[in-house]
Amino acid sequence: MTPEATELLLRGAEELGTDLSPHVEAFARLLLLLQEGAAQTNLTAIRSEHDIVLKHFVDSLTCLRGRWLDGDGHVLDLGTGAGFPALPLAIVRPDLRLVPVDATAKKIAFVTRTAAALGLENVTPLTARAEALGRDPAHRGGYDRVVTRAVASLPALAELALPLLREGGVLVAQKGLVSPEELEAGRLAAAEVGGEVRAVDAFALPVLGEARTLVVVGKTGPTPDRYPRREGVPARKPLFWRAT
Ligand SMILES: C[S@@+](CC[C@H](N)C(=O)[O-])C[C@H]1O[C@@H](n2cnc3c(N)ncnc32)[C@H](O)[C@@H]1O
Repeated sequence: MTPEATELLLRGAEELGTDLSPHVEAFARLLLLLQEGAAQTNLTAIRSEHDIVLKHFVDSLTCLRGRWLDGDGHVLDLGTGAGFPALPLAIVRPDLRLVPVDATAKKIAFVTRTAAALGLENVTPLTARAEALGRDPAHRGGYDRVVTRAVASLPALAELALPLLREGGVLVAQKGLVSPEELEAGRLAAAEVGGEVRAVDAFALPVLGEARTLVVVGKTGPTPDRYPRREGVPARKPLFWRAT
């Protein structure tokens, strides 16, 4: 990693209140592996060092805002893609047990190789659809936290994530701008599947200043057995939300 990119990484994380200096080497290796992986397959559209550092690494770590991930929990990353936010989180929070999940086997193969190359023993990647895990007794209600970045609308996320959480667990959804209509649908959907919106934290991405929102949903009661609906339906027909 160039000195400029290292400086950006440290400065961006510092704005989030996180000191990444003990982890610079791990992030430099992750950067290389990601660039190699992206050259071979269509892993991520973000390719330059500057953008990977800010839009993948620093952006992923914004889920630490508000300290919703404090404690040594079992954390599922729903729709992890090339490993975001799971891999940066695993580097800075070795106390978390992370399960990055994605429907695409190729992406999970990359996350598995990369976690092994970085010696991240706290990462157990899984190729699966969230709908299937949400109906599987081995996973339903099995997680303390679900994190998810840039995956679906809020009502779809509520339906996919809440079945996976234990009561008292928390979904931390990393989003861009969230419209009042999406937020309202998210609130209604959360109530329908056994949860409630706890926080809506709008902020600017360090250095770049782009708009971001963390939406935090707590699981307050059981999820009715009919949720999640069958594969593809939560995103295609989100609860309380117009078709897009
Ligand atoms: C836009 S990408 C975001 C990837 C990553 N979270 C990031 O921020 O770079 C969305 C990912 O979610 C996955 N995905 C979407 N719906 C899913 C579902 N129901 N179950 C599992 N993975 C899903 C897709 O395969 C895709 O890799």
